[in-house]
Amino acid sequence: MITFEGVTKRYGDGTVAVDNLTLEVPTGAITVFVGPSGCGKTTSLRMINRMIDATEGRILLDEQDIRKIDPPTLRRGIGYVIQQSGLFPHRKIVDNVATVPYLLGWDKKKARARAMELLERVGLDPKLAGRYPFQLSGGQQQRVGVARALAADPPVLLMDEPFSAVDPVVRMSLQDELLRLQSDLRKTIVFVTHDIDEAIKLGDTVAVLRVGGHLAQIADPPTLLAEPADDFVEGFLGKDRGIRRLSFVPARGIKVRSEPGVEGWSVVLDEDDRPLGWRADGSGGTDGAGTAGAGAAEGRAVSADGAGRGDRAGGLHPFGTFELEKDSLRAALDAALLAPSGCAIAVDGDGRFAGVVTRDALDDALVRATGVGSGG
Ligand SMILES: Nc1ncnc2c1ncn2[C@@H]1O[C@H](COP(=O)(O)OP(=O)(O)OP(=O)(O)O)[C@@H](O)[C@H]1O
Repeated sequence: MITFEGVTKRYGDGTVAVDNLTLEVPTGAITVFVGPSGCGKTTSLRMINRMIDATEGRILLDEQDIRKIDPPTLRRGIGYVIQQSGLFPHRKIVDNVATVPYLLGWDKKKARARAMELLERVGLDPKLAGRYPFQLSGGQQQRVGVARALAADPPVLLMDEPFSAVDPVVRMSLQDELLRLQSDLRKTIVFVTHDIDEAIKLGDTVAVLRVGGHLAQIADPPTLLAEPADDFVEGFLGKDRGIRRLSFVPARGIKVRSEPGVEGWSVVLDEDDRPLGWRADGSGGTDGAGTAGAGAAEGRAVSADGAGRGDRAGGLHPFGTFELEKDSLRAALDAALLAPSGCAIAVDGDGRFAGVVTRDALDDALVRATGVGSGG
């Protein structure tokens, strides 16, 4: 646990970058500092590894005042990842990743073996190990930066806008990778970003800062979306709070009907019970795919995300599915909105038909999730 107790940072020119910050960063979870430019995010982060020292207040790492730990010792237990990766340009990738193990005096073979293991762990082809940073894409460099920070297995990881310099698609995959890694590693991570969507996606806890270095609100993402503390936080969260909140409500428990159809529409399944699409009742069906349990489909292309392209010519309409045990209510709503029947198709972990969610069932689930009209 990292604790900020009334921490203030005043720079030499009088700028108050952080003002009386008090908060807790729980062990083994991701805490995100988010806020507009100049609100003191980076200053707050760098005070944790003493790249910057606080003017007032205390920061405790597992109940020990960090001012009592000399900076090199402190930093040995704290990985640090920055924007643009900060790799050494004249060192090969493997040696960049092995930087800290080398500093700690590991023998070269062991340090390199650790580096290779980490490259694989962050999703990089080990063949890249012999290259120099300029021979890698921006996204690959960021992965190397993460691998380097993890090399000595520090319990704490500080990440300062690590994914800001890459395009949105790469950024999303880096975020997913971080979450995957974290579900394994359970590090104490402090992550700085100015992007509220990134904060909400990654944070177990999100601290919203405002200019002047004030803490505006600290909460888990669903609470933040449901109950922003003030107009500033509400404005910073942006639009569609209600819909975004549904991402945190599990679809599990929603009422499903086991018949593969609703009035006027049938779900067409392949022989393994995987949905192929919706067909309007009475529209025939010329493609050989049967409805509900009739089997005998020749197997139609269905995209990896479960959203079929549909085939109106063959009588099949586009559809969306959601995974009953894993997806959110937002995914269920999305599946319903994509379907011509207005109903969502639920599938199990193997993509097999698990039921149909009618609009009424969806409505009930939404009422339960939001509390509106639930009668208390
Ligand atoms: N060395 C310094 N001397 C004086 N003022 C500084 C110094 N470093 C930062 N500041 C000021 O402190 C405030 C907070 O800066 P900081 O970099 O912590 O903000 P930030 O939220 O990380 O911003 P950004 O998102 O733009 O990186 C800003 O007003 C900044 O100009």
